Amino acid sequence: MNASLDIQPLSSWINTDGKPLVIAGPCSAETEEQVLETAAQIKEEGFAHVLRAGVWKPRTRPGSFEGMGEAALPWLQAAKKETGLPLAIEVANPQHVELALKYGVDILWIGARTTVNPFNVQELADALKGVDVPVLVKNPVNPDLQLWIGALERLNQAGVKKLGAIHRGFSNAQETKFRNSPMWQIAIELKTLFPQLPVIGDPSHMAGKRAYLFEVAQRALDLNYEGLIIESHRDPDKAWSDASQQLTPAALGEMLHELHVRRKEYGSEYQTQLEIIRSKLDNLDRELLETLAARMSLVEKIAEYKRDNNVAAYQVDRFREVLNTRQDWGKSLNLFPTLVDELFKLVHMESIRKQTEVMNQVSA
Ligand SMILES: C=C(O[C@@H]1C=C(C(=O)O)C=C[C@H]1O)C(=O)O
Repeated sequence: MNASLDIQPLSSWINTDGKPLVIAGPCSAETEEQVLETAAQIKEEGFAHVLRAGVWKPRTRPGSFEGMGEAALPWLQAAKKETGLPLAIEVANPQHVELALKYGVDILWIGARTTVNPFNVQELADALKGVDVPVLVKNPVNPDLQLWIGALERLNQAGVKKLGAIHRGFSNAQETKFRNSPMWQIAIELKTLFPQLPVIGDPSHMAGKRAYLFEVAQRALDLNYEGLIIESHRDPDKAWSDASQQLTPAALGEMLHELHVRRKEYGSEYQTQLEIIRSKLDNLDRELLETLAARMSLVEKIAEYKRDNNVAAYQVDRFREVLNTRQDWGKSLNLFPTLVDELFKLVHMESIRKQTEVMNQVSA
């Protein structure tokens, strides 16, 4: 894909002293007192670079707390004044942008439910023309990398260069351990396409539960994300929204302390060791591909037989046997079952594609 983004590095718009950016604060601004007290506790813990709070809350169903709206903005302004922390809030339409800027909000983010809609994103991009404010774009609710990139491009084309992405995970059709499936591969692809784009992990919305925050946050750091945005409330169980995923500032401070921040690059002392292992990996990968190619040649032979005898390409019993035996072999080799399962489903798809191609060849 041909794409590029003209981006200013994160360090050009916020100083984190070389540490991952931490954006923390309540899911929602509820009352002036709650905002000020939470902000003061976050400041005291000393881990945060930016204070967040939801002002307009997009809720799946009507009837739940939808945010205090403009009334909350002076509270945030006061919290900024007291703590010195810059502010970040979500905006979903041009009016939100106007109000956020009016009340001195420093960083805007676009929510997952807005990123899905190119009309909304374009309206926001138009409203941000000529405005020098950093904007973070959450992934769309559905696992569509192109939509995520499209939103970043719309903002970038409107002149927003202080741009970043927030990985908050993707909606699940079925119940899973996580509130939103991380689908790390999508964020990895984004980072691979745009290495200069800061990606910030949102463990709160991926985990959905306090108990899983740490593992998600650590994974984000293992993948070299530039920062974390995490919800924190002075009294999480009484929060008006997202009670089960928020932490007190003290608990969040403890959690962040436990996380391992990985180095971006390895030092020259490891260079030779890594090169030796990487060249072994290169050889093994080549062998893997040679093995796959040999397998495909056999599949072609079977396809010719099936064509000549008018037999269907897909053979359910054999495929089940393939999946089961490979799963057993994988287990004895200590391979992750999902890897083996997905690998052989993929190989099988290609096998069927190749066979139908051979079987439907019009003979000359
Ligand atoms: C190769 C065959 O055709 C299909 C492909 C399979 C495979 O690639 O392992 C298994 C079962 C069939 O659905 C076969 O029938 O053995």
